[in-house]
Amino acid sequence: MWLSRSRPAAAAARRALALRPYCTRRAQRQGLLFRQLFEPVSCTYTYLLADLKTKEAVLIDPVLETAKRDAELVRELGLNLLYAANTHCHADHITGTGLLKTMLPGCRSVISQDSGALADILLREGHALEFGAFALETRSTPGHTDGCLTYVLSDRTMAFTGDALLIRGCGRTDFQQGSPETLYRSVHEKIFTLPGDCLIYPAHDYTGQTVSTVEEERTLNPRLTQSCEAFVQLMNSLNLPQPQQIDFAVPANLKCGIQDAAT
Ligand SMILES: N[C@@H](CCC(=O)N[C@@H](CCS)C(=O)NCC(=O)O)C(=O)O
Ligand SMILES: [Fe+2]
Repeated sequence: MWLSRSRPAAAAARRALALRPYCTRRAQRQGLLFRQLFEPVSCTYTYLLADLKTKEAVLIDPVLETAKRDAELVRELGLNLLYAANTHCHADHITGTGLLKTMLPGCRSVISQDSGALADILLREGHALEFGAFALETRSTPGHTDGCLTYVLSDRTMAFTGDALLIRGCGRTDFQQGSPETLYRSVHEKIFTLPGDCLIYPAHDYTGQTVSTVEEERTLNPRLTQSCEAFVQLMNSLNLPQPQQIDFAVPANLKCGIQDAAT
């Protein structure tokens, strides 16, 4: 749990907090508003990106419980939320995309076509979500689930990896069509081929870290620096408990968080 972290984890959290304003300032200089938001029960990160000039905005991986907070922030900042986008059909929490659509009319829900979920926009490899002068390009990174997408900012300075690549970890592969071989290929071919200084923003962190880089993960990730064979063996022997919300989160997320309507 994030709140009961060990001493090295606390030091890592302090380093990450020191880095965060830097990332935010760097983005601002390019005319991009960037916020990393946190939901503490499922330890999920939600990301808000917006073009400071046109005010067009995107939310990545909003959570039901914090959707109201996110909608208020969008309103306060005078933003026009075009998309509420999911990296995948989450197993551990209900997405906020359905509720955000009702709170911010005009906002459209987004997920990959391969997820099998309903949404206003179904993306595939090489598609782009445009907001003002910016765009998030999609890379298909299956393995944690069939439909996992990584969203890459078009200048390749930031990648939102969902659960495909976590900081010094990766998504589990023991449910929802998970496959360690597929995940290994996805990360090596679609994420580790990005520029080394590209910032990695995952959907979760359980140790207090907030951001990494491609180079750091390519060289330091304890799972993905191994051979594919060793990785498969490790992933197949994790024996993690099931996420507590899986039985109701997955059916709800297959409808993008809306229980009684089409999307
Ligand atoms: N304890 C949490 C679930 C934790 C978990 O299983 N996380 C997933 C990501 C969300 S689907 C995961 O892939 N973890 C990788 C790992 O190595 O821990 C809960 O009950 O919600
Ligand atoms: Fe997940």
